[in-house]
Amino acid sequence: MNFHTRKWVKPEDLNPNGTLFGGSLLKWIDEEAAIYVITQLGNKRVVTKLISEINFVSSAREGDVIELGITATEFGRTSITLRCEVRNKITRESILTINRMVFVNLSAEGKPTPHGKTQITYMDAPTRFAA
Ligand SMILES: CC(=O)SCCNC(=O)CCNC(=O)[C@H](O)C(C)(C)COP(=O)(O)OP(=O)(O)OC[C@H]1O[C@@H](n2cnc3c(N)ncnc32)[C@H](O)[C@@H]1OP(=O)(O)O
Repeated sequence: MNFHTRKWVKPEDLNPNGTLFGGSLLKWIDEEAAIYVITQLGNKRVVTKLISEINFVSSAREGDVIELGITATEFGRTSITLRCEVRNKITRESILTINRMVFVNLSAEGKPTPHGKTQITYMDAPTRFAA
């Protein structure tokens, strides 16, 4: 799994107990996962269909640097399934895991449409996007 995106936990990201608010973290993950899917499928019209059990393993605190890791685990006909882990960049302590995030590839009309991909594309070459 590649950990590309890093976030610096700031005061506005905290819950009233002074630790990273789960909702802020989930927003970052959903966006990061959507961007991952957009680049894998070469289509900007993708939606989150399902997020499986979310395991908040440990807390992050103000000033922590965290990193988000995402990898594709399954390519369906119109869907793609990802696995996600968030960890502390410095200590490598796990902060969150999600076993399954399912995204669906949509047509210009907003209907599920085959994406034709069967394996992870490594981003050496520029992605060709659907019109
Ligand atoms: C990034 C964002 O913020 S997106 C915003 C939040 N997300 C949304 O608004 C999406 C709202 N949901 C929808 O519009 C619809 O449910 C759609 C278009 C995603 C899917 O509609 P459906 O009628 O379920 O489509 P359909 O039955 O053809 O299934 C499409 C794919 O999703 C998969 N799927 C459907 N339901 C589920 C489910 N509960 N769990 C896992 N996969 C599912 C199907 O297996 C299929 O994948 P495949 O073609 O690879 O086999």
